[in-house]
Amino acid sequence: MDRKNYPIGAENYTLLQEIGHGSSSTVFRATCEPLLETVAIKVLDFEKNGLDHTAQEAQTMILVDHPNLQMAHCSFVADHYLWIVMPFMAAGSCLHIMKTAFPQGYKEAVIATILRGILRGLEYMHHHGDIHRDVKAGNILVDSNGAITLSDFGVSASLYYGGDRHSGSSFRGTPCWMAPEVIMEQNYGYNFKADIWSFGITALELAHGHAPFSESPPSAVLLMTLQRASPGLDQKGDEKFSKSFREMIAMCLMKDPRERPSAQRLLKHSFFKKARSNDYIVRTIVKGLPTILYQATEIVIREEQSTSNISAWNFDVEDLKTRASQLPRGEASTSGKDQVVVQQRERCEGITEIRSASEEQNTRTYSAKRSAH
Ligand SMILES: Nc1ncnc2c1ncn2[C@@H]1O[C@H](COP(=O)(O)OP(=O)(O)OP(=O)(O)O)[C@@H](O)[C@H]1O
Repeated sequence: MDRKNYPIGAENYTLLQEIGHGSSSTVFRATCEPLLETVAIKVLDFEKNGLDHTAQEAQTMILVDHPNLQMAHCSFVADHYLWIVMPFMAAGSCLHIMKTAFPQGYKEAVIATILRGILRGLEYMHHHGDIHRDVKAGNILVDSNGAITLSDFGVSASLYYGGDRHSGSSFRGTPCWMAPEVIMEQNYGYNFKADIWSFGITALELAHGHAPFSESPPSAVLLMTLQRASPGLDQKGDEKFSKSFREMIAMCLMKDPRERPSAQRLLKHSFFKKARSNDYIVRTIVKGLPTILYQATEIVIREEQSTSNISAWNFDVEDLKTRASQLPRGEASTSGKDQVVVQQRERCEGITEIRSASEEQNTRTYSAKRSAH
């Protein structure tokens, strides 16, 4: 891969436009002046995110070397901020593109092409002992050549750091995409198979235009993930999708993580034979996007945020877990239980956070398992 020398220091970059922001950062389109090149710069606030956590995200991005993982050119400190300089992914995230141009979801060959890229990236991460922990359409980026990358390693768990990226004893994720064992914090299963669950939910998100339960508040989503049968391609209109797509999703969404395939095994599934080239992605989804995609999608995102007020979990996780642990495993809920669930007021959309005292223990268990191999 071409590794040019990108200059260190804010004075070498001109910030042009805000193109995205998450719970921990703001991302800008920018020009690298000495190289006359357009780049994306993620600016993270140390005070908000913690120095170690912030630096580790940058280090992971600089270390990764896979075409389907978002790499960083360089990173440096400016004032109280860490700047991570990355290749600019001109078409934005799959979520942005979907909201702008494909609100009902993508067609199957597009989904197969996107997902094969992401699965290759996950196979690389898992092989190197990393769990991504936040796989979703909003973290899949597309460039003007149709290249697909998985981004945002802000919450990944890495064995480069002894398996514990988050000494603050917290883990983050987004409820609709969270695996049952992550919600329940079952030590035996909180490993790379959690990414396979999120991958299956992402497949449904790309097919329907939204993740399952996305209209429900976060605590309801978590309970429904635990209580109900796994979601699948069984909605009205899903007849257009193939049997192999349906099967592939069902394999990812096995409640017991031990029954889910590894990324390596899943890549051999017949569904991925439908995947096409980067050019196909350019022809079908990149070409024809509004040139002001970012402005348009910014408006969509801002509108969602103004109606959802979702900066953090605002319910009792321990209470939720207690209630969930009293439920029979794998049993679908009754409508009565569902009514109780939907009475809660929290919203699902957006980035949320669980603080958990046992996360450290979980990542250590994972680390011990890996080193035993
Ligand atoms: N390299 C890039 N090129 C173009 N757009 C990007 C790039 N990196 C990020 N973005 C945009 O910025 C948004 C936020 O980026 P990212 O998810 O990395 O931030 P975050 O603060 O870690 O978010 P989260 O709240 O999920 O933790 C993305 O959804 C995407 O739209």
